[in-house]
Amino acid sequence: MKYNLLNLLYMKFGLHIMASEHGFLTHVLGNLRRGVELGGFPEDFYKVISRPKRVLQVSIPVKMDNGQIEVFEGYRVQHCDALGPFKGGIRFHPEVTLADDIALAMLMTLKNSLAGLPYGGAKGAVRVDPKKLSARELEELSRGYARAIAPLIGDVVDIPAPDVGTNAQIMAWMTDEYSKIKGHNTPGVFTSKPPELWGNPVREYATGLGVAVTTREMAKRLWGGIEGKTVAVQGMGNVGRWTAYWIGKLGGRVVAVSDINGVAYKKDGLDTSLIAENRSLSGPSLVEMFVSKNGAEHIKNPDAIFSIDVDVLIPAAIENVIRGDNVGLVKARLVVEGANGPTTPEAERELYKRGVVVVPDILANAGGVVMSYLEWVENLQWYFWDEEETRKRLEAIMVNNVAKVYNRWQKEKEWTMRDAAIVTALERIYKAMKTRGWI
Ligand SMILES: NC(=O)C1=CN([C@@H]2O[C@H](COP(=O)(O)OP(=O)(O)OC[C@H]3O[C@@H](n4cnc5c(N)ncnc54)[C@H](OP(=O)(O)O)[C@@H]3O)[C@@H](O)[C@H]2O)C=CC1
Ligand SMILES: O=C(O)CCC(=O)C(=O)O
Repeated sequence: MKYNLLNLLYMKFGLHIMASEHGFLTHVLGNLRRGVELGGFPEDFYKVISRPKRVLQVSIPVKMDNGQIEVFEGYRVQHCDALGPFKGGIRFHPEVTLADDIALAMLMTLKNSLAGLPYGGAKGAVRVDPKKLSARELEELSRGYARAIAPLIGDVVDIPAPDVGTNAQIMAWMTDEYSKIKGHNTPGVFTSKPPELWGNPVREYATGLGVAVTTREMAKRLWGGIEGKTVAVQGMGNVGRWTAYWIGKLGGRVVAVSDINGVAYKKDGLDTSLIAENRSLSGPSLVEMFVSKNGAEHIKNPDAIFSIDVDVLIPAAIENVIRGDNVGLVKARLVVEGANGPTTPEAERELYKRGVVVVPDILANAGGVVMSYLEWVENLQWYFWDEEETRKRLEAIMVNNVAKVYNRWQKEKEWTMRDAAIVTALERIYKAMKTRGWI
């Protein structure tokens, strides 16, 4: 083993900061490099955009219910603020690494630029399995993380939100903790808060609604409409379950949904309205619900979701799930990335060779951060739109976003949709950096 700084930090403190050669960060950097080359940007731009501006690593001690102290490892990566304050979610996951967090922050910079938001990109993470904590321990950890990153965030500095393993309640605790430090209420410092604490009810389902609207807009262009088109959704967390719900509302036929324990499959279509009627359920309990209440077949292998014969496959769980080794199973003609980074570059090349279109994460799942932006605008002004008004604004931004990327992609025959999205996003960032005199 080479005794470089990363290895030393790992051996001395157990810090999980390594990037694997085949990992998520390598894939994101590869896509970024390709975008810089296709867009004809100078190498100096790549030098700046391929590194995070600031990385904060924190240790969060929590007194566990058994009386012992456990110290959790966390990060906040601020990748780029050329377009405005840093913005991006916080992930609580047992296997997340600093390298993953950097990759996710880079995707936020691109996503926020593409959506026309006045934000740069950031992402936070804590290495923890939140399902193994009691409610008290989870609150302690959330407040501890907010205290640890407080010196570097703020409502016009860096505005976190939820990602995998976090939710509106956690944002409420963090906002409360930050407000206590400041000595006054600061609603705009975290977004996706509960409606009781300056949140907007649309945010809970915003990412899923955005993925569904993106799917409808793509289906219109490819097949004339979404009506009756069959869809499979991987992951029944925040993004997956609301994607399935809204696909159903918009006229698509969701025939399969999955979680880590398996797939619920029904050829004639699942009754996705049950998702809204059972808001307290998620993950495996939703899959079970479709089996027990909706007569769906239960397939025990969760990866069976990829091989189901559908028009649209929506991976909405985690990164690197469609890879070189399983891409051959995919039968769908359209893949819409609800998750961040679910398709590896190798798998994507293979899909395009077969004529399958992949709608990239930075376009398809932008509904969450677009809604976060609307909530933030409300918070800064202490003014609130109603649910319908907010939803209309969100939908209009998503429809416009899809048209922008699709039209660009149509003009460049050798490009993927991801190339078109990344180059469009980079153009805005490049102009801002150039005008500021950074490059
Ligand atoms: N929340 C948001 O607003 C946004 C999220 N995203 C991205 O969307 C993805 C999902 O995030 P989100 O829904 O918030 O996270 P959640 O934590 O709410 O849900 C993730 C779900 O995926 C499940 N899961 C994990 N691995 C697998 C697998 N191999 N097969 C099937 N299911 C699996 C998890 O199960 P279990 O909990 O049992 O492990 C969990 O139910 C992530 O990539 C995230 O970065 C993107 C934009 C915005
Ligand atoms: O709403 C936000 O600010 C962040 C959403 C997010 O983390 C993401 O889009 O991946």
